[in-house]
Amino acid sequence: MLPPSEGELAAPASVVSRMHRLRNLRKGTRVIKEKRSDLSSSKATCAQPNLSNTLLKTRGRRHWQYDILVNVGLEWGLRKKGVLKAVRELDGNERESCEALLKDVSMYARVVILSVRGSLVREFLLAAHTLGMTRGDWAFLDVEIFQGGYWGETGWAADDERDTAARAAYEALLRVSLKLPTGDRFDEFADAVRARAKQHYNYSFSDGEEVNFFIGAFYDGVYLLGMALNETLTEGGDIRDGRNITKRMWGRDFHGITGHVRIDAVGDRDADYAILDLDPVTGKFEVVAFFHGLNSSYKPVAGKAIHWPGGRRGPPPDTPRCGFLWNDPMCQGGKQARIDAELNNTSWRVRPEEVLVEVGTGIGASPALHSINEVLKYPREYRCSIYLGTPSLTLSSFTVGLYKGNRVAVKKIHRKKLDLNKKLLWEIKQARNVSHENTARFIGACVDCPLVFVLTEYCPKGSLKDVLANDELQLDWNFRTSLVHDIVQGMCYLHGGLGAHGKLRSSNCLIDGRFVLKISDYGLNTLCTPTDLIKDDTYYYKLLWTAPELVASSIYPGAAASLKGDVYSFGIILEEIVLRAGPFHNYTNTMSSKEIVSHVCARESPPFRPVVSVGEVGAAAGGGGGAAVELLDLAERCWAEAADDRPSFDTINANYIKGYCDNLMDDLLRRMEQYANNLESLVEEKTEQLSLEKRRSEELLYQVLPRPVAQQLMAGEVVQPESFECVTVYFSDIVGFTELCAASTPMQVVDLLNDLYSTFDRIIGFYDVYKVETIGDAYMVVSGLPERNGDLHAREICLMALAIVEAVRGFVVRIGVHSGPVCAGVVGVKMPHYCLFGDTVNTASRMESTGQPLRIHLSENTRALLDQWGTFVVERRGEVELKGRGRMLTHWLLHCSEPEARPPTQGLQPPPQYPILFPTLPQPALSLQVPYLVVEPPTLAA
Ligand SMILES: Nc1nc2c(ncn2[C@@H]2O[C@H](COP(=O)(O)OP(=O)(O)OP(=O)(O)O)[C@@H](O)[C@H]2O)c(=O)[nH]1
Ligand SMILES: [Mg+2]
Repeated sequence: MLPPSEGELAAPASVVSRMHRLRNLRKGTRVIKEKRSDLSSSKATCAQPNLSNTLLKTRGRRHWQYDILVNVGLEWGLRKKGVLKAVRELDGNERESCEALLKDVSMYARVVILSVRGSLVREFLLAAHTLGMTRGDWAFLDVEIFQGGYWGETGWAADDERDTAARAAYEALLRVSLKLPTGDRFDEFADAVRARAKQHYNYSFSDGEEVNFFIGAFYDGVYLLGMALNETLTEGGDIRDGRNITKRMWGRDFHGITGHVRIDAVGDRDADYAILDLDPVTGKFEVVAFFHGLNSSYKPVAGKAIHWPGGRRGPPPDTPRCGFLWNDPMCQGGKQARIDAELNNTSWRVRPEEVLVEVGTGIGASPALHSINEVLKYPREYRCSIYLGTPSLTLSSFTVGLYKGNRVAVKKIHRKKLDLNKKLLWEIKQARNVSHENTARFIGACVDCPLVFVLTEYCPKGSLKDVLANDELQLDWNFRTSLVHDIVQGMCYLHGGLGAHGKLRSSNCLIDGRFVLKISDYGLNTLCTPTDLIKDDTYYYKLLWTAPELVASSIYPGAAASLKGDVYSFGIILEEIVLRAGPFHNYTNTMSSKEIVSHVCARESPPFRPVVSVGEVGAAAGGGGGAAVELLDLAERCWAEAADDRPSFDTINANYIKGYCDNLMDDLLRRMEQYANNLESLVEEKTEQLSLEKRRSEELLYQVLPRPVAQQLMAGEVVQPESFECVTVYFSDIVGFTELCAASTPMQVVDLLNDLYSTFDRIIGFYDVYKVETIGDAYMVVSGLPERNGDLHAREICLMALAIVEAVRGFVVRIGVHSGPVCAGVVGVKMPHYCLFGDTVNTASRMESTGQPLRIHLSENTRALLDQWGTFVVERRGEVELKGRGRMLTHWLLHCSEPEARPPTQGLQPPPQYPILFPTLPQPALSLQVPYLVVEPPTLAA
């Protein structure tokens, strides 16, 4: 083969029975299968080639439907092996029948084989989950001949609200599939199939679409038939003798395209199968073992193991200890047996490798997921903070974790030793039974000492304590009373079933994503008691919520508990809610927690209790009407000295919190509104911060790039280099800067430059110019770009230069100006820089270097441009030898006769004096000797 024959399809039966043997699953197997009409027959049509006809003929059946074979073969195989208890066929009314069928099944078997299509497997498992059958007492198997969804979706995910439950349920499922053919030969064959499909049938395989195993099996079948025909012909036989040819094909062994093909003595193929199991961490099915048809051997894949649900280390027994109906005469007392069974139900047990914890990797960094095993193995000395390799990787006693795809709260417990005794199991059973809107769900626990931790429902808003302390959250009185209402409901429920809490504190009142308060850390006293008890500040702080009569016996907070003790704790929480502070807020500045506790226990008269002044009530009540007063009144009753005087939670519910959350819908809307208000103000604040930050960074960019260029860059545009026909470039430089630096400290130099450039910067702000850069003591300014301004650039620069000389008389600067064409563009990506290129820049720089202190050295180009205003007084200097440029006619700009409207010099601080730095520099004089060659007219002046 052959397309899987009846025998082959019976092979899953041998896999199952083999697994029974290997895994101690012996009896009690049940098959649920779909009716023929439910199965897609189109997929079976591929099983129609000659060879299968031959087979069909041999068996005397005509249109043999492949998927029927699956069931028939499976059933037949299981019956033959004697492991089948019963078979149930679906009648098509799937939804309804799932639960009923499973309930029925539970009375006969512990192993259920689902021979149904993928979507129905999901329905069954979801129903099983609801019935509590996926916690490890039952094993489910389904047969998906092909891995990879060939018959449709076979995974747990359906993108609906039941995905979480489905994922958990699928942990109880093992899947049997054909072992995929592998190797180069099959790959080449698959490529050839793809090419032929395209060429002959215009069919293109989509990305990732596998070539069906059947096609390879047909190929091998035809090959086998060919061998049989050849042999018949060689021996002079009749090729129309089907019986003879078929016989020749039996009991053969050859290497086909799908691997090692073995046809047994009755014509069945011994196929190899893979057993797949859901990895609870990744949520994907992975091959954990193979079943080899040849020698019926079961081989686990190295490093993989079946994850039995419910923390089991192995498969469930095929028959429950007290029988399927709890009627085993060996088990005395059915009820007791049931309780025992519940105690022994370990579906709450969590394996460390199933939990990933979020560990922050530093301030502002998003948390990374780590295996809890890896994080918790670190030494206990770290107590609340456990470091992993780097000190920034910490895990506190409470951490957010990921378990079976859900976020959970992980609470680490420091235990050196843990006895899984009846008391502990009873507490766990009690905690598992707790289920109320206002209690945080217990999910599971790991008790692999020293790795002990508890998983509970994760409440994203933190504890009541966190919420009260968060200034960003506005808590109006309606909202506060809803929280009080939730505490009372949760406590009424717990007192009605589980009993006293003992650790009722604001840190154990958690707030979920919908602002519903849930009581946490109830029960589990044995499990949650740390081995080492230290009477430190935290110990006494936690006792602030403990009723005085319980303090003496509280070896650790919560060790002693009573119903009325919880009411006292509730009273203290009320103080916290009213004041948004506390507990014992008005004493904490002057007393330690230990002192407060001793006062409380001293039975003083009146009893030592939190005090809230009239003023505080008024302030707290702001807008809340009588709510604050009402709550404080209740608090006083709750923390009464005599426990009997305290009301019970039922009484509080009936008499004191009337009107709190009376209307569910209103309350829900109120909570949502409160949440939306909080969000709104938070968003507003953040938006404000963001736009401030944006403005800041824009300003910064405008400082380093011309505004239009910066805007282009911010818009993500590429700034193209541009050439400008004529601009005016200004350079200035401090005379003797090098000597100055040598004679001063770096700090003095920085101070000087800062003062000087601040003055320059102030001045240039009045002109249409752009500061290109400052390099050390050189200052470069340009006008006429990036926005052109006609010929104004020469005028703007010259007026600015005059203003600068005027403003900085205390410094000795040299200024050079030249006009001409330049090219400008942005260079660099990391620190974009707006640069000018061209000879004009070099010439302007030379004009500065050949100038004189406190004089403005103009090129002939600039002077010519100035003429049009007729207000600039220029003195011809003559021809100057400019390095690299030859001789050029230059001028000194003396002053401007037009009244200067811009006030660069007015309002300026007087230029700073630097007597130490400039002790010997003389004031400018025309007679100053300069080391440049000055050539007097006549030359170009003519
Ligand atoms: N966001 C969030 N925070 C939680 C959750 N559970 C606990 N916490 C936080 O973790 C802190 C410490 O919790 P625990 O380890 O239970 O310690 P505790 O509540 O102070 O003391 P005990 O419960 O009495 O041991 C709480 O105060 C909360 O701020 C949760 O589900 N969600
Ligand atoms: Mg807690």
